[in-house]
Amino acid sequence: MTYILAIDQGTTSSRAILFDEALRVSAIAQEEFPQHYPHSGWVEHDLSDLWSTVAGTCREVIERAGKSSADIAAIGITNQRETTVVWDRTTGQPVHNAIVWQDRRTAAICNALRDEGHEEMVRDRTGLLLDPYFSGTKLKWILDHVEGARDKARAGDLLFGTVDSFLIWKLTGGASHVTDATNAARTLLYDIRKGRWSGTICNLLDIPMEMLPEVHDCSHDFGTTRSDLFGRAIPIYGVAGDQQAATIGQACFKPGMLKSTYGTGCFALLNTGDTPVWSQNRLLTTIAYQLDGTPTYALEGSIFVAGAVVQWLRDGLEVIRTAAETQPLAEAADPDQNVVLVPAFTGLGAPYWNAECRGGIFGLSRNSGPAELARAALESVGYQTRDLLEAMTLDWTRATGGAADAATLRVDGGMSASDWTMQFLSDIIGASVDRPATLETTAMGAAWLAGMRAGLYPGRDEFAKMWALERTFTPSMPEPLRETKYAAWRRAVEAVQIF
Ligand SMILES: Nc1ncnc2c1ncn2[C@@H]1O[C@H](COP(=O)(O)OP(=O)(O)O)[C@@H](O)[C@H]1O
Ligand SMILES: O=P(O)(O)OC[C@H](O)CO
Repeated sequence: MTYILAIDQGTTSSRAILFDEALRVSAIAQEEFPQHYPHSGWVEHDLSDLWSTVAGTCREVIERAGKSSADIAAIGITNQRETTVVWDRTTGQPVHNAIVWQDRRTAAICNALRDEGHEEMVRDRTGLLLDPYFSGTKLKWILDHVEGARDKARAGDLLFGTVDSFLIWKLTGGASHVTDATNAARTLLYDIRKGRWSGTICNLLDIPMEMLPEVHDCSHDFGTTRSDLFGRAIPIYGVAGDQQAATIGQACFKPGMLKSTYGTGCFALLNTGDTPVWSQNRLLTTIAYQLDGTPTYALEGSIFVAGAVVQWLRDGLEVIRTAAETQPLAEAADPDQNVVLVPAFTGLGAPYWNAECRGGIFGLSRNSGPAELARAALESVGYQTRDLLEAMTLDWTRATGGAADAATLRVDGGMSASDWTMQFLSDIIGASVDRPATLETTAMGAAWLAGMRAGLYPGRDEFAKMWALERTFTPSMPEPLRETKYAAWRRAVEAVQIF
């Protein structure tokens, strides 16, 4: 048994990745599933799609590697965070589609709670803000809208979970109703300092605490799979939300270390050590990982649209056929034009947190075309990262009394494969950007959590030494140009918030 199976249940696809005893990727299986948009601003997943793609890709990856379940020591799970699931304890049937993290339907609930003056209390306990992004108000919405749901939940007949909880429930045949501290920290219901569900917030949202899962360390015995699923009962030894798993996979174990993941959205996490830092610049405070009962905290900046802007060029505007085509287009763009694109398709995340505003394009001329748009789209990812890093640097400098600089930014995720985007990122933040040899950092983080407990992988320090650099991007843009461009971006962000 020298393999670890990592399940990465993401926003647009489910992936299963088999890691060997040296933590090398042995095989990958991936399956996309449909997104459901029942109303403007609503995003749902059909849970039978999530489950069938997870079970299917697990079977496929084992077969593709020419292995069997007898070769697998343990499973590690990492998942899209905040996405909210409620299911029946007896039948295992969800009572509603999963409400996805991007879904904005609870904006009015959040506004009302803010107007009633609850934001400080919620922020103090959870480290989060009153934004529809997090699970709490989504769960409230399900309990408010599915007939009889609240009474059933009170009677202990309905269960709540983030995607990890739901998958573990399915994998274990209903034996485990659990989650880990990193996923719990994204629900708006978990007190990240006390390490337990907040009765005060559950009361405020009228959420019966009977329906909440048990919360554990990220490396823990979460249960064992039904033996009929993969041919043998396999223990689940690792769980972390995907951005936290990437932080682990990037070996950001020291305070001041920082990673940014470029997938559909972009999420930057700065390790702040064993004390939580409360941002004065509208970043989130969250749990980076919890090992041996001790949480390590992070400051997080969340951007909702990163790679999704490239998907929009491809599927919405149809000016490219593949994501990689953005690079030659950006290179060919007219250097004398300065087109700025603010991709606030679902509002703006950190540090603006404006759920109502929408995107804008500025600086168009008669000659502007796909090349200038593609360049503006890739640049928007760099500008948004700089917004986050400026806020983080201010918070971190204050928290450390100016004693510590943030380390070099480590990047990963599908879009970090774009050299042009990473070079622009380095140029616009005016600092180096390190891209690791493996971009499978999210799955690797989950695999390491599971494999460490299974006795297959080394402890934290040895694992950190295995991190390998593929390429460093260093700034080459003259400073005056950098600042002129960034100032234009800031004005464009202000402009999209006029509505
Ligand atoms: N070469 C590329 N250039 C620009 N964007 C890319 C490139 N390759 C992938 N992407 C973008 O990265 C995203 C996919 O990254 P991934 O980490 O798989 O995302 P997720 O886990 O959110 O589904 C897509 O939005 C895609 O548009
Ligand atoms: O599935 P991803 O990679 O887009 O990540 C989603 C995040 O966890 C949302 O907070």
